[in-house]
Amino acid sequence: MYIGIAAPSGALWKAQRTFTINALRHFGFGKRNMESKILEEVEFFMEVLESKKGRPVNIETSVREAVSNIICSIVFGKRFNYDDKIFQKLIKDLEELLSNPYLPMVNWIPYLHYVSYISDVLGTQKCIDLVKDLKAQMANIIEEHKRTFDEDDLRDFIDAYLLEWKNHTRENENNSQKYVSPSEDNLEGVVLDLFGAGTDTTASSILWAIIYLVNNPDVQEKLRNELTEVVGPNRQPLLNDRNNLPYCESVITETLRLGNIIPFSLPHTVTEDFVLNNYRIPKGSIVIPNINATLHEENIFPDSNNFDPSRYLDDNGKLNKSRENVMSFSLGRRVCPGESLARMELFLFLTAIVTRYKILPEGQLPPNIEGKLGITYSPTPYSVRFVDW
Ligand code: HEM
Repeated sequence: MYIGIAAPSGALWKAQRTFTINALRHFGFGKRNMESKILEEVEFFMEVLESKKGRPVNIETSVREAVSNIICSIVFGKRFNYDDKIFQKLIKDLEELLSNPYLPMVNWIPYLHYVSYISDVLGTQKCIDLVKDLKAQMANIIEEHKRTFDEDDLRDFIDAYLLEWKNHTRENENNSQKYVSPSEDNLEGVVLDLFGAGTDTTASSILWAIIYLVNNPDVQEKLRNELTEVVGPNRQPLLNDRNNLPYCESVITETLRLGNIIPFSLPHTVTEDFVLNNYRIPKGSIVIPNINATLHEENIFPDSNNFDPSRYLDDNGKLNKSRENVMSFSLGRRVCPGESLARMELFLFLTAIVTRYKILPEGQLPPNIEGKLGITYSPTPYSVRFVDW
C-alpha cells in the first residue's frame, strides 16, 4: 500500500509529517549548511553548460538530475553521477509519472480509476506500474541501508527513519497503549514522496525562470546588472547576498507566481461539515484549492499574465509586501515543508547561471511560454544557448 506523507490525513499524517520535518532539519534542511551541498551540485551543473560551448541545449534532464541530487544527498545520503543508469531511470520514471495529463483528474474524481479496468485511455494503469517500479527502486536503496545500518552513525533521512521505527517498536513492546508512529511499511512511500516533491517542483521552477529570462531580455539584463554591482562579475552569489539583491528575489517570486507549477495544490478532504458563502460542504468532500486563481488575481497582480518582477518593488527599489500574496507553496497546516530548500536552490542555481552566462534563444524565437499540465505544470521541452557575457 502507498501512504507516504502527502496522501494520509489525521494522526498518521501528523506523525509522518512531524517526524519527517524534524529528521530533515537534523540533516541540514532549511539551514545554512545546506548551502554547501547545493553549491557542490551547482558546480557539476555548470560543467554541463560549459561543455556545450554556447551551442543550443535542452537542459531539462540536467536540471532535474542536479536538483534531484540535493534531496538524494539528504534522504539517501549520496549524490549520483549524471550518467548513472539507475539514477537516469529514476528521473525518467518520475517525469513520466508526473507528466500524465489525466492524473490530476483521476486524483480529483477517484471513480475514474475504474475506467482503467476497461481500457487504459487515461494512462492510469501505466501510472500504477510506474509507482510500483519507483517504489521497488526505493526499496532497493532502503534494503542497502538496512544491511549497513549503525544506530550510532546516522548517515541520512532513511537511517533516521529506521532508528525511529526501531525505538517505537521497542517502546510499544513495553507499552500497552500503542500510538501512531512512522512505520517501516511506510518508509518507501515517504522516501518516494520526498524524492518526487524535491525533484520535479524546483527543477520545473528553474526551467520556467530560464524561459522567462529569454523571453524578457530586459529583465535578464537588469538581473545581471544587479548581480555584478552587488556581488561582482566573478564570484558565485551566496545566500548571505540575498538580502542585498531585491531584484533577484523579485525575479524568483515572479517565476513562482507565473510558472505556477502546482496550480491546484493537492486535493484535501473536509474533516467536518461546514458552510462557506452559503454553500454547505459536507464532511468527506474532496476540495481542490485553486492556487492558480490566487496567482492571477488582477486586483493584486495587475496585468497578471505579464512577467513583471518590478511589481514586488517600491519606488526605492526595495521589496514591498505584495510578494506575500504569492501562495505557490500553499497555506495552513499542510503548507509545503520544502519551501526554504526550494528557495535556496532557485537562488543559487539561477544566480550562478546569470552571473556567468547570457541566455539566448536557440533561433529567432524564444521558447514557448505555454506549459503542460500533469501533477505539476511544467514547461514544454525547449533549447536555449548559454553564451559568456
Ligand atoms: C518550487 C518548489 C515547490 C513548490 C511550488 C511546492 C509546492 C507545494 C504545494 C502547493 C504543496 C501542497 C500543499 C497543500 O497540500 O496544501 C506541497 C506539498 C508538499 N511539498 Fe512542496 N513544493 C516545492 C518544493 C518542494 C521541495 C523541494 C520539497 C522537498 C522535500 C517538497 C516537499 C513537499 C511535501 C512532502 C509535501 C506534502 C506536505 C503534506 O501533505 O503535509 N516540496 N508543495
